Amino acid sequence: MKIEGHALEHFYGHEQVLRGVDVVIEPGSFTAIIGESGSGKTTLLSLLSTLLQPTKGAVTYDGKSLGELGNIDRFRREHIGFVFQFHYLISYLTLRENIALAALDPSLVDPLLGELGIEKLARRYSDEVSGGERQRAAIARALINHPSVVFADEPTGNLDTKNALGVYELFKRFSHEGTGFVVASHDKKIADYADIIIEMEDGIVKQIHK
Ligand SMILES: Nc1ncnc2c1ncn2[C@@H]1O[C@H](COP(=O)(O)OP(=O)(O)OP(=O)(O)O)[C@@H](O)[C@H]1O
Repeated sequence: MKIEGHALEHFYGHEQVLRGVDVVIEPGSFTAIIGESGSGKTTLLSLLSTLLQPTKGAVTYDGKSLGELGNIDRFRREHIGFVFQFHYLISYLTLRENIALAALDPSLVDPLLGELGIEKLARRYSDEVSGGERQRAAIARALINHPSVVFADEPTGNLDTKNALGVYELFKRFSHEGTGFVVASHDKKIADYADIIIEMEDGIVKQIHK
């Protein structure tokens, strides 16, 4: 799915935090949004991922505006995956049950756990595995329904360098198989893995590196 942001402006109250942003997210690409704290990364990611409506401008999905997509819950469920800094796994369910809960086709859960290298941990609870393993489970949950695109906000914010690089490797691998990733991050190392880097500064796109 091609996602385009057109002349995006966003205000929180009177404070303008995006000042005219044009971006194109190509289908199946791994796009990183980087920049200093407060530059507008999370706001831009939220606008592109349907979680927030722009004050001005529009986001389109294969040329359609949000209003033309039909039922928004269904659109999100069928096309979008989300990963956040915190995993948001349910602590009373095992990793496998957390992923199965989100799955439209439960028979896909075990193969995906294998692909992500956490099949041996499937029956453990989230407080019985490492931070990197928990985040892999959260990524599995985001991927389980084969979304067109996964949006991730600081997905490695709680991870050490080794685990963070492992997460970028995963995104790169799945993007080669056709899933798009749009990832907001403080971490400049993500640039070694992403296809496109959108660098934000003070509410505008400073530069786009390919
Ligand atoms: N809900 C909100 N209400 C008011 N101001 C907000 C809100 N969310 C963000 N802001 C402000 O908007 C600006 C951009 O925030 P945003 O979270 O998009 O930046 P960021 O680049 O993701 O920052 P960080 O890397 O620290 O997460 C900041 O000045 C922030 O204080």
